[in-house]
Amino acid sequence: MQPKHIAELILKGFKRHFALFEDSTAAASRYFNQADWPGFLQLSSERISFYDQRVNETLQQLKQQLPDPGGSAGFWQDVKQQYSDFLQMHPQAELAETFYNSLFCRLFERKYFHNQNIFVQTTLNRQQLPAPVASVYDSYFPIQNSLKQTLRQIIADFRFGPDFIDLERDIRYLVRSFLDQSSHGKYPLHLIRFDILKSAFYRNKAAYIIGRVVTPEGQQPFVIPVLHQQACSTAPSEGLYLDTLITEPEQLSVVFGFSRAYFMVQSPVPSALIQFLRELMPHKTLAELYASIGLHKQAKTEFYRELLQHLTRSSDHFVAAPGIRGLVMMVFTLPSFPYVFKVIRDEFPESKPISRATVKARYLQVKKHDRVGRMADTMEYSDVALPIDRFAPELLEELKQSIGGSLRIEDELVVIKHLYIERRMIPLNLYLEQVGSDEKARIMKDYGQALKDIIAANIFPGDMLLKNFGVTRHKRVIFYDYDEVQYLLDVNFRALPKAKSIDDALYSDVSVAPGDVFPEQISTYVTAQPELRDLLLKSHPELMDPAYWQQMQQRIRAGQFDDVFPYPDGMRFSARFHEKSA
Ligand SMILES: Nc1ncnc2c1ncn2[C@@H]1O[C@H](COP(=O)(O)OP(=O)(O)OP(=O)(O)O)[C@@H](O)[C@H]1O
Repeated sequence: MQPKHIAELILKGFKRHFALFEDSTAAASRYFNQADWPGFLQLSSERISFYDQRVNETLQQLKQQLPDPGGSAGFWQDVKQQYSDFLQMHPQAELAETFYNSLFCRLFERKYFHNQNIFVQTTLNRQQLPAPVASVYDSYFPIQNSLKQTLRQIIADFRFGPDFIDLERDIRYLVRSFLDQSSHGKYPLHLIRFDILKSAFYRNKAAYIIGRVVTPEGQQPFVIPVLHQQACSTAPSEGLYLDTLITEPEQLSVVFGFSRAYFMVQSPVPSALIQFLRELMPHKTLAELYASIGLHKQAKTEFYRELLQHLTRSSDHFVAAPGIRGLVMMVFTLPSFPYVFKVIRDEFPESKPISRATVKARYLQVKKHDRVGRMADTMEYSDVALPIDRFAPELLEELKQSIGGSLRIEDELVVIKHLYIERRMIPLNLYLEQVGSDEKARIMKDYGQALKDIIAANIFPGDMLLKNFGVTRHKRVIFYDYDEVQYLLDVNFRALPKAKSIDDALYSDVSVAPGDVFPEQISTYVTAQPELRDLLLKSHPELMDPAYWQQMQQRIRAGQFDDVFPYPDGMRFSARFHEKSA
């Protein structure tokens, strides 16, 4: 087999992967139109495994064609050269490079993972061959018609299946919001342009129209969530409605946050779509943006490049992550870089009767699940090499003790066999020590809301201690410790047996099965501090009530999915304009 044929075979594997990825993404609009939420969640979860399935398939084909993949010296360098030639004018070139890397890394040992063989650094010259950005969006010019007519046209061009309940009302709200909240709204029509991405972004029960408004002042996001109203006793009409208008980049960042499920969006030229998004949210990294649209393997590639680059520009040391040490995970961080590195410990104490495989399965379960803005995404890496001189000596010693089985030292490198990388947050227990009483009350309320959001998505966090939650830059509470998660439906929520007398209480023999949970004791699972317990129970008393948890289970069994809005309720048109729009 010639290098050219191998390069073709790999590219064919990638082509099949991307075609299937795009097919499933295209199906998202059908599920949205039919309001088939269980179907949508299933699709979105399945899509996450597509990549590994295609890499494995291609690997099998390759092994059949090339029984001795090692070949002669230089063989794989020729394959790589040929492959990069094919990518010169390829619309998904960066993804195809990553696919090549995945394949190569499954065939060979880590010592061969360098630029001569794989794309540690991209060979694409993004400056020389700019992505064909114009292909991903349409431009609209209000000077040609009115502002209202332009907005009508933007919505009409998406050809959503179901009718709108009252599109004229929603367009009025849109115009008013634009004029009120955007400084770009003050410009005369002939100085305004809207650029709108061609495909809607689907996630959970919403479709997002994503674009920007351009005026002499620059550009600003112009994003409209479209929702379904299903008929019920309080809302007799059924159909679509526009829920709000988002124009603030910070607000859009929250919509694209790392604790939410991946968007389903058609992106024939991902680099162009990402470039567009990056201009709207300059603080987000390429890795974060690729992950947000479900290209999580590309996110891993970009992240690794960002890490390597960061290491060359900084000089601080990896240290243990601040906070209480985990019993299952050893967690460390680089203070100048906003991520944590989590490695499964060699041994767990008796209080954690789980296996390494269970821990991995639970982390994967969360990755594939709807994370509802409350569970951090993780990137899983194998054989990560980090420079030994960047480790604080105390940390290195602790790592040797706690994760020695996953760690080896090769020359000047610490190589970690398996690790998770996650955004760094301030552990909630530490955060609470630093803030005043008003913020304490607010954050404990948000913690309770985080529990409710997670529960509504059919996840029982298991370990609800404050140290297992973090506070983001946007001051939101997010869960990050998944080794005890279960589906909510697998838990048996029980009321504590009532003691008739003191004797009864002392001698009663309450039998507790492994899946039993007693919500009346919930605050004791959270914290030992009475002040914090009181704050939680004041804002969320129902968390103590077994009937509440059972009711949540019934809702899930009945296929009812709550809306999770990635923006404050007060921003919704229904709240702002005092008319009922939802
Ligand atoms: N994303 C993060 N940002 C900041 N700190 C983190 C993050 N993830 C973990 N930590 C820190 O590391 C500690 C241990 O992490 P984690 O809770 O995931 O480990 P664990 O072994 O599963 O814990 P447990 O003993 O509760 O099971 C946390 O208490 C926190 O201090």
